[in-house]
Amino acid sequence: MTSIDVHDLTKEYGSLRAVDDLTFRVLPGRVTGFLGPNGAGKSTTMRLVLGLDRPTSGTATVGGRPYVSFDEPLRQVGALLDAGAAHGSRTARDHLRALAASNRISERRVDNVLEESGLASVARRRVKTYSLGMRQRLGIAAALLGDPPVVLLDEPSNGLDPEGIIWIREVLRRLAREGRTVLVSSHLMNETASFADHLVVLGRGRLLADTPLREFIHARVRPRVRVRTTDGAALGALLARHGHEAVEGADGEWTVPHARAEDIGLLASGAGLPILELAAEEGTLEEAYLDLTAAEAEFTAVPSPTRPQEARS
Ligand SMILES: Nc1ncnc2c1ncn2[C@@H]1O[C@H](COP(=O)(O)OP(=O)(O)OP(=O)(O)O)[C@@H](O)[C@H]1O
Repeated sequence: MTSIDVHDLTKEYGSLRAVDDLTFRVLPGRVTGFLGPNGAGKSTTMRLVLGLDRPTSGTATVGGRPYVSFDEPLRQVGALLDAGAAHGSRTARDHLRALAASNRISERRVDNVLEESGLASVARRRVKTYSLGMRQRLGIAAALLGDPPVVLLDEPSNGLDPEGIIWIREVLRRLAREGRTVLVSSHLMNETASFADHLVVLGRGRLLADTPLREFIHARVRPRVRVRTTDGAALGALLARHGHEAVEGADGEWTVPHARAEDIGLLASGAGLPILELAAEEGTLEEAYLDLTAAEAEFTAVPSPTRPQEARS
C-alpha cells in the first residue's frame, strides 16, 4: 500500500512557520482534496513530500520512504507543482522524452501521455509558445508519465478550458479507481467537490480537518428543503404552525432548514396546498469550507488595537 505519510512535520522560513507540526496520511484508492486559504502551507507541504525542501523537523514519506531515496522517482510519484517548470526552448515532446530517458520510461509512453493530455497535435511546438492551459496539460502529462502509484497535483485546473476541467476530473477519478494515491490542492470548491472523496484542510500551517468530503459538509451545513406552492403566504403560516423556522425567497418559495422533503411534502398536501416544487438541498463544500475557515479566523483573531479616541482620552 503506497500512502503519503506526513508526521509531525514543521517548516520554518526565518520566523515564519509555514507548516506547523502537521500529521496526516493520504491513502490509496481515493482522491484527497488539499484545501486551505492562501499561504496555509499546502505547496510547502507538497514540496517537503517531494524532497524539494528540507523540513525543520518531522518527516514526509511516500510508501514509508523519503522521496529522495527513489532511483527512478517518476515511476513512484508523479507531481505537478509549477506549470512553468518546463524549459521554454524545448518542444513538449523533447521535454517529456528527456524526463522519460532519465527514469527508464519508454518513448511509447511519451506519445501515450501526449495523446491523453490533448497535446499530440502541438507536441512539436516549443513550450514557450504554449498558453497557460497548454503548459498545465504538459505538467499533468509529465506527472502521469511514469504511471506512478502516487500523484500530487497543485492546482491542476488552473488555466484549463471547460473541456480540460472535465478531462482532469475524469483523470483524477480514474487514478483513484485504479487504486492510486491522489493528493490535489485547489481553491475551486465546486471542482474539488466533483472529484474528491476525502479532504485535508490546512489553516496557518496547521491541520484543520482530515475527513471524508460528505462528513465534512454534513457536519457544518444543515440540509434543507425548498418548497413552492400556489399560495406562499398560506405555506409560510403552515410551516410556522408546525415549528419550522422557514425563510421565504423572492419567488414565494420557502427554504426549510433541518427538514426532510417527504415531511414537508406531506404537510403541504395535507393542508390542500398544491406543490409546484419540492427539493432536498444538500449543503455545498463552499459553505462548509467557509464555515470552517471563518471559525478558524475567529479563533485565531488578534485583539483589535485600541481605537484612536480611546487612546486620546
Ligand atoms: N521559500 C520561501 N521563503 C519564505 N517564505 C516562504 C517560502 N515558501 C513559502 N513561504 C511562505 O510560507 C507560507 C505558506 O506558503 P505556501 O505556498 O505553502 O501556501 P499555500 O497554502 O500553497 O498557498 P496558496 O494557496 O496561495 O498557493 C506563506 O506565508 C509563504 O509566504
